Amino acid sequence: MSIYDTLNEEQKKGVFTTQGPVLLLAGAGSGKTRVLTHRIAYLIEELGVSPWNIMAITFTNKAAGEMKERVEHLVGMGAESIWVTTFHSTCVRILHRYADRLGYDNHFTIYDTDDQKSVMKDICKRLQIDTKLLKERSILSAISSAKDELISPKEYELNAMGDFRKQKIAQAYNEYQEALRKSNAMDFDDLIVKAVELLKADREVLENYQKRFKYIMVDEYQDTNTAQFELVRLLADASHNLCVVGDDDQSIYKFRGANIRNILDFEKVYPEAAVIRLEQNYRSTKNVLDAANAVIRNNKGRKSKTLWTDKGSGNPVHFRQFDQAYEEAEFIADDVVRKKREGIADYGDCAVLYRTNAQARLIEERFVVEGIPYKVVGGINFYARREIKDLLAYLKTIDNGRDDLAVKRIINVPKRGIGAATIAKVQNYADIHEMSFYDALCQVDDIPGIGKSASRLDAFVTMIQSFRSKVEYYGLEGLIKDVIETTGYVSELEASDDEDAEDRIENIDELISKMVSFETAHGEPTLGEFLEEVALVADIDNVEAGNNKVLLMTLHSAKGLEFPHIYLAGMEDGVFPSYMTIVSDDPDEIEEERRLAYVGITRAKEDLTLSCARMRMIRGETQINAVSRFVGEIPQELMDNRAPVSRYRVMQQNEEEYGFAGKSESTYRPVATLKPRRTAAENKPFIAGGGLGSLAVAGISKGVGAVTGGKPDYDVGDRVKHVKYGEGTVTGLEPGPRDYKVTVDFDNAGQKIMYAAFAKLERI
Ligand SMILES: Nc1ncnc2c1ncn2[C@@H]1O[C@H](COP(=O)(O)OP(=O)(O)OP(=O)(O)O)[C@@H](O)[C@H]1O
Ligand SMILES: [Mg+2]
Repeated sequence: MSIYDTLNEEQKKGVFTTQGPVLLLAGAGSGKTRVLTHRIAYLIEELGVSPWNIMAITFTNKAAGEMKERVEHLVGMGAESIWVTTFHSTCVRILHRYADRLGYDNHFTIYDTDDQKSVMKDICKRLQIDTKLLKERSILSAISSAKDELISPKEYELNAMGDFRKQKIAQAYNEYQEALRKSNAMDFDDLIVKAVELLKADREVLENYQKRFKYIMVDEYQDTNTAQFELVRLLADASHNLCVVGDDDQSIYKFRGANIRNILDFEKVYPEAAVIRLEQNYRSTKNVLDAANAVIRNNKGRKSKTLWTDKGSGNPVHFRQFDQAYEEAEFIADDVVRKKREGIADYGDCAVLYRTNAQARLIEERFVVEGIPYKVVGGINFYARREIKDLLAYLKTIDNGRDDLAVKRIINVPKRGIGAATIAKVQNYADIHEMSFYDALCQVDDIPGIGKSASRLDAFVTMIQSFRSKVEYYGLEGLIKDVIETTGYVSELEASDDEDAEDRIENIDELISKMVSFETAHGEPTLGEFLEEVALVADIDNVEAGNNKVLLMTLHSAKGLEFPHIYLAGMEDGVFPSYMTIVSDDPDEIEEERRLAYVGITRAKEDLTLSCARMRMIRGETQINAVSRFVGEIPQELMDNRAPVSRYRVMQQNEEEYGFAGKSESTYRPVATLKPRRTAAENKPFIAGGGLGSLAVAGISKGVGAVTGGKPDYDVGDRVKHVKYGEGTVTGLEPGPRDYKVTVDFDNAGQKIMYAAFAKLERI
């Protein structure tokens, strides 16, 4: 029996149609990724294609790793030379060889979000942009969207005619690209844009890669953007052997520029394309699959398709509603422990998915209490930590003195008496002479007014040069240890009263370990190679393979993965779908959230548990939320649907007393957002991690108790303004047991009922 016998007829078609364009469109768990791995095996084993001529691109490093593993499992030797990567790694590899043809140094730096923000801050100052009106973040996000669409600063400027805001952004965009180029740096979006630019501008490079990549495959094609499609199209232009697989129902990256038209228009770009559809789901039990089908059916803008399975019904979909978010977390932890005890599941079989990273904390804390091994995917990325960024800045400076940000980050860290005024003088000199900051440092004697600082700057340069001269012979491990030793970075931490010092030192140890293992795995790698790898580590890569831990991650990170037991936490309107989506009233946005729900549900193989809480504290505010509409879309008969569980009656009392009950159930939006007022004495329970249990409840009751509630200075019919919801009209005002209860019809946020003291409404 060959490996291909395990495929169904349509899957076989996907595997055996190797020549010309192929579009494989199919629902979750139907074996799309499996078709790709078998297709690679088939090309190598049956058609004798060299692994070297095959490229497979997917969305995350984790998915790429899994795909590579699956292929290696199928074909064994030779698989390592297949190019299985993400779009970004692909482009880095290309640019690493040829960036000089675009006027960059091949040793360019990759800027992360923090780096981008500091560059943009400078630019806004220089261009006198009022960042209260036009935030750095908004400018950066506009630039990012432009890059997704391959719109250059010049084109952006042309499109901005007559629009003041856009004109400002155009100016900033232009300056930003200049600044990056001067620092020999690219941001994440640039990687794709510059690779496309290179392939378009340089025939030799294009033909080189076209000859190399005779077979190109793209997984999760629904989430590619215009720039990414252009890249693949260019590479496949000679062979046309391009196979893309995706599911329009799982398109969840519109906010990052994913262009669903790429799927819909594939047949227009390639009229000769073979189109294949798969309908059998091999992943999930029937109950899970039916639940997913029932939810996604509510989206209007989709090609209708229904997946089926020949698996049994399996367990019903579990659903639990709790009063408090911490009770939900307790339940999930208890349930995992129960499954482990009863031999139903191991830790590694379980994953908890949620809408936003912040939701992880409560669950995490509960897992710690119960001693459950877990791993949060995402959260604060290791490489975003201060001490790690500092040391990486040293390494970047040593590798490429042209990265101004890196040099400035560490020129006075640890402190060596180089102040802001001195730095400004050096920068000024560098600007005038159009050189990098580091090059200016090297000419310190020519910088006017530098005075006594000259010797300090000199010492810095000498130190960096000395590191540089030694890199080659003592390798990465020797280098990082020397940097720590010579700069005194760790000894400064040890001596400091920074309460995180110990953690930071541990992190530094972790960095050393990473460098050592990188060195072992790559055999005498260059410093540049290490930095490149680091810049590309997506959050999900922090997952160590093969360890038996419950994974906690956002729904977005879970795409393409599967687990026997899935917990979807925070199934509340206002959390998921997100509050912003609900108030936007844009059906497209709700549909995108629904696709995310579909992605979440379809990750489960055997068992799916949905949970939610009536009250949840989000950014210090207690929200009262109704059950997510997506839960409501799952037919009752698929669910076990037990009555909401509560061990804390106090909340129900509060509900009766303050009249929340019923309201949250009937309207699908948070009916009240309470900002508890705190006195200094009451502050503690809000911040402390220990008294988790009592957090929100105590907050509300104490908060309310503290309110003496005089009559507000507005009345029914008045126009008012709320910090978060904007403007609206007061439609109700009645005295409650302790405070006035005010109802406001907000212009953009719908109706809200709030306590006057919490609402802090301003009459306008
Ligand atoms: N013909 C088959 N026989 C047995 N198992 C299969 C078959 N096809 C797929 N599977 C299994 O079904 C599961 C889902 O497959 P796969 O991950 O390839 O689906 P997918 O379409 O890529 O899903 P997603 O849309 O979530 O990315 C995997 O465990 C895979 O091994
Ligand atoms: Mg897949």
